[in-house]
Amino acid sequence: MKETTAALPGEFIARLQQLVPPAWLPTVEAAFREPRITAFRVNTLKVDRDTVQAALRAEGIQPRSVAWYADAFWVPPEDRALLLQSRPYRQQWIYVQDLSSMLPPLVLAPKPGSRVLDLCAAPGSKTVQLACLMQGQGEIAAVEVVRTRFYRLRANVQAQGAPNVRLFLQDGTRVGRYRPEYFDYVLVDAPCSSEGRFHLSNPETFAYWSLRKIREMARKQYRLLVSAVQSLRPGGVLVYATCTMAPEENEAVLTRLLHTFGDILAVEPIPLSLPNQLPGLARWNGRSFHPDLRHARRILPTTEMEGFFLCRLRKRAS
Ligand SMILES: C[S@@+](CC[C@H](N)C(=O)[O-])C[C@H]1O[C@@H](n2cnc3c(N)ncnc32)[C@H](O)[C@@H]1O
Repeated sequence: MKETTAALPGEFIARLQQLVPPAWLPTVEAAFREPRITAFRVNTLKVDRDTVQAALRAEGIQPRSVAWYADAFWVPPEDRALLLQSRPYRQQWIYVQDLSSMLPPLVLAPKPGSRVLDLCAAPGSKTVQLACLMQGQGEIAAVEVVRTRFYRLRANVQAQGAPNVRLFLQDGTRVGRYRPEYFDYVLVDAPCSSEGRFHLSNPETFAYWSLRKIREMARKQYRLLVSAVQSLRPGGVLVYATCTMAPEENEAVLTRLLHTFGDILAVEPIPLSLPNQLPGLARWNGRSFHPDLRHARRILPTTEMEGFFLCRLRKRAS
């Protein structure tokens, strides 16, 4: 890890102490300071996990398995460089992706042959994971609004050989109007303040953090979420995810959606079985959130996983 004299913003630390249960604070603080593991996912569109494990072992790398995802593995920080030079990595047999970032596609669980919308898609980690889960069958519409990020998404999808992805350089807030009630599954992996990814070895990760940015993100997230819900067919499932702990970008955005459109669009949070994770907040800073957000999950950052927030919603069948 690089030597650093960087410090997290004081205002962020003060909020963290209010947000994180005291028993979790040392773990969360270690996550900002200490080296993290490197997790990766097998690209099952190209190869199976036994082949990957054998190829890595042949190069002296011992992949560790993940109890809740058979196609996910990890290596300790000291093996990261070796992993990134290995043949499986160079041949796109594996994709380096944080373990918590693998959860949104897993809990969305799209069936092969279904219609899926990935509304905030670049650089495409989850787009390709969705294609793997669907065994390359069905239709994935991957939408990205930033041109340079769209090109990265396109390169990634092509390199990893996902056959069932259509790419759209487009503003996701408009998809709901163009494609109302079309998709069986929608993933909103929203742009956010990224607090769950902060690390002192990389001041870039927190250089732009501010309460103003959080408020700006929350407005963007709300518009994306409304569009996503509009594009979901009755009976369909949506996952809203962020890599931040900020309640303004998580429970508050969903509470606004549920109070404004919960009845009109017939959408409701449904339980998520992610053991050992914290439920959505009931209140924050004197504000109460929608009671059904107890079904959401807050994943606090650790040296194994970045921080994440996840909520699964269903649109009631008419
Ligand atoms: C958290 S990142 C997505 C990461 C991606 N899902 C992955 O797993 O690789 C959020 C993305 O949403 C994009 N974005 C922001 N506003 C958008 C909008 N209005 N429509 C579509 N994409 C948007 C950002 O440019 C960024 O690439």
